[in-house]
Amino acid sequence: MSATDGVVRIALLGCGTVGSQVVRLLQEHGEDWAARSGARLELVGIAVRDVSAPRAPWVPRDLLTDDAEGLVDRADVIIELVGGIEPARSLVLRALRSGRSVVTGNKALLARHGPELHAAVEQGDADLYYEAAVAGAIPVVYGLRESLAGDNVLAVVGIVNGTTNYILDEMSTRGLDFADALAQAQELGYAEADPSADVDGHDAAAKAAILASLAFHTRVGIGDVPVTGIRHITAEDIAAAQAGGHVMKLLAVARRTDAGVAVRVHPALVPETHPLAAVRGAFNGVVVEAEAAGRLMFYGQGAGGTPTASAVLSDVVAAAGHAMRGGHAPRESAYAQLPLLGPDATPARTQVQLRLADRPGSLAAVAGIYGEEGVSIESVHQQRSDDGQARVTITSHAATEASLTRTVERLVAESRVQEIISVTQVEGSE
Ligand SMILES: NC(=O)C1=CN([C@@H]2O[C@H](COP(=O)(O)OP(=O)(O)OC[C@H]3O[C@@H](n4cnc5c(N)ncnc54)[C@H](O)[C@@H]3O)[C@@H](O)[C@H]2O)C=CC1
Ligand SMILES: N[C@@H](CC=O)C(=O)O
Ligand code: NA
Repeated sequence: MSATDGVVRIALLGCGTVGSQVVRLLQEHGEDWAARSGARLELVGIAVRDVSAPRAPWVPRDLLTDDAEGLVDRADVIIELVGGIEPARSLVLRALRSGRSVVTGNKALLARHGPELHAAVEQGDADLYYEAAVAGAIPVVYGLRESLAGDNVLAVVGIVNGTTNYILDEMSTRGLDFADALAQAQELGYAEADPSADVDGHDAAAKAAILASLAFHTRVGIGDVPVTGIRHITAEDIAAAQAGGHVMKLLAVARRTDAGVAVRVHPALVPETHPLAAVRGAFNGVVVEAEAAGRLMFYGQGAGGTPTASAVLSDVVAAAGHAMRGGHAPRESAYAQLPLLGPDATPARTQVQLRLADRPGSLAAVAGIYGEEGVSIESVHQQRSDDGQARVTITSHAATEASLTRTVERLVAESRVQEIISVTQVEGSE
């Protein structure tokens, strides 16, 4: 939608952690954003669920409305920060189909209904901006969608959920238990409205799907991303990782191989020397490997009201600029349509910790299982305990997920293996 009178009318849907900071930054710096976009930005309304609920003091109460649809219809650019699927989906579709550009931080919506949203973009000749949806303030959407449009991305490996990184970091550095660390992350505004989306990895999976779609010009939805969260990670797992020179991180991994694209989210051991090991607290870090550019690292605040509002406002400035001067954001690019790989073809590495009867032939039996499943072993560490058992840590080279799973199943069935203590993916040192 073009702005004929030099004014771009902005509607904000949702005024929570991020939305309230968007209001503040619009008020404090609106003149700068106007100079940069060439338009006067006018916030014409803020759709909320309850107009009488307490608000941050800077939120103008006279702009509050509970008529979100009516507000969409009288704006040029819609900022959607309600979250969740409905009514966000219907409101975003209404805006796009009527030619209004949308700025959203809603990764769940994008990862579940991306094709429908992109079709609405085409239908309404509108634009869809979503920098805030992945890694908060970090310009990784722009990086993949625009900066790397002239390169071929080979892999994207990242810490894209601030809440879980904060929890794992607090557990490992301050010895906090899981529940306390999660409560702090909620208090600090990092967690989703339902924090199980963070803890069980679904938020990271949505972001992984968005990143993979952009990186590989292939439609990837959240249903294509196998996910394991961090709920089962214990203080002992973290201590064992540290003892082995690793840091435990929840990673989103998207790789292109000769066969297609593999995308997944899971906790992983990252060597202490790897750049992602240094990503602490609620910070995010995304390593992108591209054919010509080589390795790039994006790092910064991936969650929290103000950092995320920065990403929203960069998109608002772009949308307003296009409304004033013409032009469009890039459209969906899914021309490559690479096959999505299942576990049979997905490459992975694991570290297995197990307790073994300390008698002749035990280790050979274990090594035999790895060999028979075609999984090559990178290293084996054995410690003898007082009870006559051996604690063995076996790190594999890359193999398919399916062969690694079969290896573990056979280890469980092997009588000389007393207990499988943990099975964790390994990233970054091969
Ligand atoms: N908090 C963060 O660090 C980040 C959040 N995001 C995304 O930004 C979006 C907003 O997140 P937050 O501000 O943290 O959530 P929030 O839960 O603090 O705010 C959402 C607001 O929308 C309101 N709302 C719910 N239904 C509504 C409706 N029908 N009409 C109007 N308002 C309604 C809620 O009452 C709440 O105030 C979500 O999609 C989230 O995934 C993205 C990046 C970072
Ligand atoms: N809940 C998310 C917020 C940002 O997307 C997170 O913790 O990263
Ligand atoms: Na971002």
